Amino acid sequence: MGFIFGWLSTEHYVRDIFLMTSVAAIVATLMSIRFYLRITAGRCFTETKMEGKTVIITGANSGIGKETAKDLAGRGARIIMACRNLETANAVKDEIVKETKNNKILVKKLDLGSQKSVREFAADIVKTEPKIDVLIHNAGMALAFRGQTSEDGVELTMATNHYGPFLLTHLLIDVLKKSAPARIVIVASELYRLSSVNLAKLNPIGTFPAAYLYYVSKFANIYFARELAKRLEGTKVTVNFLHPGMIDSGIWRNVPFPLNLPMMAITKGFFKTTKAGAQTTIYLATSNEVANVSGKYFMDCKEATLNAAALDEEKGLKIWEESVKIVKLTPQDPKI
Ligand SMILES: NC(=O)C1=CN([C@@H]2O[C@H](COP(=O)(O)OP(=O)(O)OC[C@H]3O[C@@H](n4cnc5c(N)ncnc54)[C@H](OP(=O)(O)O)[C@@H]3O)[C@@H](O)[C@H]2O)C=CC1
Ligand SMILES: CC1=C(/C=C/C(C)=C/C=C/C(C)=C/C=O)C(C)(C)CCC1
Repeated sequence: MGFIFGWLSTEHYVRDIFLMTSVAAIVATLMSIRFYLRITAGRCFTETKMEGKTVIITGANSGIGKETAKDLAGRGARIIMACRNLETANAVKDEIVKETKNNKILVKKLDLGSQKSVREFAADIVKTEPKIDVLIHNAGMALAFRGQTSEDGVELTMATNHYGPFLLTHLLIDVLKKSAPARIVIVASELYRLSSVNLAKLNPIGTFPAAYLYYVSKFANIYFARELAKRLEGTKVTVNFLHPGMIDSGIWRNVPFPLNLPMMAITKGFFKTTKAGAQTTIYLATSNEVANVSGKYFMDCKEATLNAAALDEEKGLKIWEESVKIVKLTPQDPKI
């Protein structure tokens, strides 16, 4: 040991080369780890073509949704980008058309935080689309201001991430059944494990911290997906849900200063790219391997396990029944 320290403190060109090589090796190793973490998402890139298929993707103007839309457009699908911000959505549409040479890309207005907007979007689809092959519930938001509600009086994170998709699925279910075999894909999050859905507070206005509600809403996605799959058994409309990985996207854009600084360091440094984050969604939307699989949770394009709380079917049913009331489904609306 003494010999090594002694040698390192001498002035010798061999020592300098040794030190420089060691530093370069450490930097290269760290960069390789970072590169690996950012691009990998299971080895699941499927070749399936999507010509003749119509796919609705919510939140397709940003992050994982944008990469999903681009990939499926590249496979020849007709894409309906369901977005609340038409300006950015149209710019993304132009980019996708230019890159994929597929001009069957439509942008339609959908604000999942507004039941009126969800109903208008669904009515338009029902009127204009004879078939929908895949519905991808991708849109999501985190960190509504504490106490912020939708125009329907529902806590905004839950309104956007759970109640909006719940209502939209009901309103589109007849088209999906008519189009069977059809698929519903729901982007949830593994971080549901940090939360629990409180049955006594399904409209959790004022819950603190606001970030917690993001995890609750992602847990609600899981209960919804499992109960939906049960109700759709035998219809040839499958429902699967996924965790995309920890992805460097816009999802935490509402994090305030100075917390956004460590957040940015972590996401830019170690989270995966949005392209990697889209792979499991793409797999569930396209792969023949899952054509007859329903009600399952996926991560890195492989089936994953859920915790015991997520398997509680009685709780899933109660959340469903309360959600029906919160989104104000009427007897005239399709029933699932
Ligand atoms: N990033 C990650 O590490 C993880 C993400 N997820 C999930 O992935 C999904 C995609 O998010 P990600 O790409 O990361 O984040 P982004 O913020 O980049 O994308 C979210 C998309 O959802 C849209 N959106 C938000 N609110 C609404 C609304 N009210 N109506 C319609 N669209 C809306 C956004 O539109 P706009 O541009 O107008 O805001 C945007 O297009 C989400 O469901 C998220 O929960 C799950 C686990 C991890
Ligand atoms: C570590 C750490 C933070 C970062 C948390 C991150 C980066 C969470 C990402 C979660 C995702 C992407 C969930 C997807 O469903 C904070 C909050 C800034 C506080 C300081 C400590």
